[in-house]
Amino acid sequence: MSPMKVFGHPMLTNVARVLFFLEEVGAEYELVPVDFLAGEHKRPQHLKLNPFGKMPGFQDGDLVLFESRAISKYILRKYGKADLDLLRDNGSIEESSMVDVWTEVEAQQYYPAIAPVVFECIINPFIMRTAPTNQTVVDESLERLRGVLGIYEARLEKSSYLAGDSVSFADLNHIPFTFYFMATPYASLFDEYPKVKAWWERLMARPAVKRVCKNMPTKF
Ligand SMILES: N[C@@H](CCC(=O)N[C@@H](CS)C(=O)NCC(=O)O)C(=O)O
Repeated sequence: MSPMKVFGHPMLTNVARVLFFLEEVGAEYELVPVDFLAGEHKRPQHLKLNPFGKMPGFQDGDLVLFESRAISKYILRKYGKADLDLLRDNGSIEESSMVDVWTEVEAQQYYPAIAPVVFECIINPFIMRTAPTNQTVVDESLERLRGVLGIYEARLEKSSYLAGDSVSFADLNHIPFTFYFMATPYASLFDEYPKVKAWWERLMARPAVKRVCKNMPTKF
């Protein structure tokens, strides 16, 4: 059977998210390049994979999926290893619910706060090559991010990772945007939150994470 296919460029945040999980479980996959600067992701062939014209697209046999967080869960459920139960599917309902809580926090609180800074400082000017930085958006988002990081600091005073004392799906979901945030002039914001900073360093030390981040540029 041919390996799973991920369609997109590995430097893109939501493509990288899927790659982190593929690398964590050690599954075989093929990365199919999409020339996004030429608009290939808006063409009919890619729209069959992702009707919203976004990356990644994903295919495993006859199954086509989109939305990077959903693809990642599929990979963990189908190819996950017993000794790396990132969704806590083999744990108690309380444990898996904590993963759900912090997965939602990432999508509903953290991402909306951090993403505008990354879009304004990195993605728009250097990756998509569109608009220059809108400083008002950056400043407002940094303020929002401070509030979110304060809550993370309090949480990480109680456990080493967000959903408990071992790494979970929720933690790893934070990597793509935080990785590029650390390449903005505002990276030192994390120094104000020592528990968050230590958590981030633990995530970055993971071999699977290092392999994917090698393809994410930080010098622009
Ligand atoms: N919620 C989607 C977002 C997908 C997304 O916005 N992907 C970006 C690349 S990281 C993209 O395709 N951007 C090009 C565009 O919007 O035209 C997911 O998680 O997969």
